[in-house]
Amino acid sequence: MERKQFQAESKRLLEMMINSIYTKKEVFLRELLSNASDAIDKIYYKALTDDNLTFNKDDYYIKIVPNKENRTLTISDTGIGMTKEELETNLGTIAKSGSLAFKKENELKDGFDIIGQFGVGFYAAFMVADVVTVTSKALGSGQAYKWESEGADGYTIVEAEKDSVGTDIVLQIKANTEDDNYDEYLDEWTLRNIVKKYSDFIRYPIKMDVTKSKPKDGDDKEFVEYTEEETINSMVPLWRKNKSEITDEDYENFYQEKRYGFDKPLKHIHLSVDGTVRYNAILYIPEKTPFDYYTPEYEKGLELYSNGVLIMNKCADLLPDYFSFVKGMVDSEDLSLNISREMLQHDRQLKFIAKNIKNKVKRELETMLKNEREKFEKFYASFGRQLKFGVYSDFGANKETLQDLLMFYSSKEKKLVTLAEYVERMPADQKYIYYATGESYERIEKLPQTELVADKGFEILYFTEDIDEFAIKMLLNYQEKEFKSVSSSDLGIESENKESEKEAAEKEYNELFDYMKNVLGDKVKNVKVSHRLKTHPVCISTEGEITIEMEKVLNAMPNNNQQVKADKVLEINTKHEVFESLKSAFEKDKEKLDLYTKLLYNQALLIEGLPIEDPVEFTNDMCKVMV
Ligand SMILES: Nc1ncnc2c1ncn2[C@@H]1O[C@H](COP(=O)(O)OP(=O)(O)OP(=O)(O)O)[C@@H](O)[C@H]1O
Repeated sequence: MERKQFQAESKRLLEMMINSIYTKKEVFLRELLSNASDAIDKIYYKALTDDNLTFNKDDYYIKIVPNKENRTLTISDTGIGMTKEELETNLGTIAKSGSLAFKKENELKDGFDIIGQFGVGFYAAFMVADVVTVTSKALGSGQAYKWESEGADGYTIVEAEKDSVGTDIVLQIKANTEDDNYDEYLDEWTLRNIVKKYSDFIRYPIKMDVTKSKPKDGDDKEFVEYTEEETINSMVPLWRKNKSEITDEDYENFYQEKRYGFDKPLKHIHLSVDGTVRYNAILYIPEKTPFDYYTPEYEKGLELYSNGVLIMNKCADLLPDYFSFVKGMVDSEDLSLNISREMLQHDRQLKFIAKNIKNKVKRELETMLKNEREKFEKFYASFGRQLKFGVYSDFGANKETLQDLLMFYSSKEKKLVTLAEYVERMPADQKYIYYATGESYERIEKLPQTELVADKGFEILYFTEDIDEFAIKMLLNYQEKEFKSVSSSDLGIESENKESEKEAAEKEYNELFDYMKNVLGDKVKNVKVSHRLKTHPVCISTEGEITIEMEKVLNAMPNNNQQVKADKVLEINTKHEVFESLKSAFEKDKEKLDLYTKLLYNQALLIEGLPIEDPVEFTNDMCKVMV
């Protein structure tokens, strides 16, 4: 028997192939099953064009037979088979794809699922096998042949016995090593999982004898094992079925089967696009936040299939970060894959699909907000934070896309409202969109700073998440209305006091406020008359870009060496009784004024939810007032 050498470059390629092309050894099965499916497809195609051939569906299948004793795994198909010459050219030359040639010869374009194109997949078998034996009988040929190889050393081809047309591939599975447990490729359960993962939607049945157990006759305690042949792949992918035949339940089952999440999805989107880039996609908007969603461990992405064969588990490029909650899959026949099928050659098609998906998800969310408010609010409770991050990140590049999906709690409506709803309700004399920040709705409700705005009858949006104010700062305005914190020094509200009166008040108490400012040193930038307070004696407001809430968030960030400081202003309500005490202390007892100033400042901090620098001093000061 003559041993033939692989061509020199093939030898190196084979070594490379075995060791480095694939990151996971288990994909060998995907490659062999895809080849088997291609082989059946070829008979199917021949039958379409040759009147002497009929294609009886039941005769065409793939079978996997693990044998633990002999350490062999056999993959048989009833496909077109290979002649001696084909065994030689297709399996003897690496990077020679008989399938690609077949596709070209027959000018197969649309609708045909031939998967092979590079002529390398077969050799993946050597990642798990020491010896690979291929026995094949070609359609229309009376003689079968056996191709055998131990890898890089070459191969032999001899005549063989085989009754029916098709191919049997026998892998002599490697012995276990310290790093790899090859036994698992002989295990029914593992094999079934690998088939489910990569080849579930191969169009022909993939059969395997599955071990089962049943109660022994007349005994319900003892069980006997038996084997039964089962088809282990689903064959028809849900996304290739006619949409009108798919029920909501089918979509939900698919979500569960694919383990996209443990919840019930809020919405599914089924896309069948037949344009420049053809693809099918089933996308889901989950209801619940995955436990690791807001952590760096969470990986976004959609499953990516090429012709029904899984290429990538999580293709991140298909989703923008702000829609990272979307689950599902995309299947396209138009992808340019690289040899390992683990990466894409060109991302043009992918970019096109990603853009479509982004627009579709956006539109679906907008429709949900419009027509299914309750559902949208559920979604928003889980993923609203992500949308706000989306507005803020990338220097606001996506704010236009996302701004209409934002919602905040409204002081008037006592529920979440959109910015559009807010603006629509704004009275003519209201210049700004007002917001207040705090830990909870209840705390914000009691903030002294909200008094004037609320008194004017203006609606205030309550921000309770750290990202809220940052997102809004990035938006700057909505429908040309600027956002304004109720704590900012200029609220843009005409107070009852005229400007001249305000100035007079400032002047009148100039000395008192200067004195108080000195007591507080650089803790505050200024002490001044408040034109917003009604019932409260003091509050803190800010001047400039950085608000108190932002100061809190920025300083709480890890690795933040430079502490940020908001320019705080202590505002005093000159109509409050306490002010009388301040005035009289200023005239008669400066020590008392020092004490009052510090107390009032600390009170204002507490109301704001800020820590007081020296709690012991604060309680001592309180006691001083009591005695
Ligand atoms: N089970 C089979 N039945 C018939 N022909 C086969 C079978 N397996 C492989 N072949 C032939 O051998 C060729 C080489 O197979 P191989 O898996 O290396 O590459 P491919 O499937 O063409 O491309 P890819 O690397 O993209 O999978 C195939 O193109 C096909 O012509």
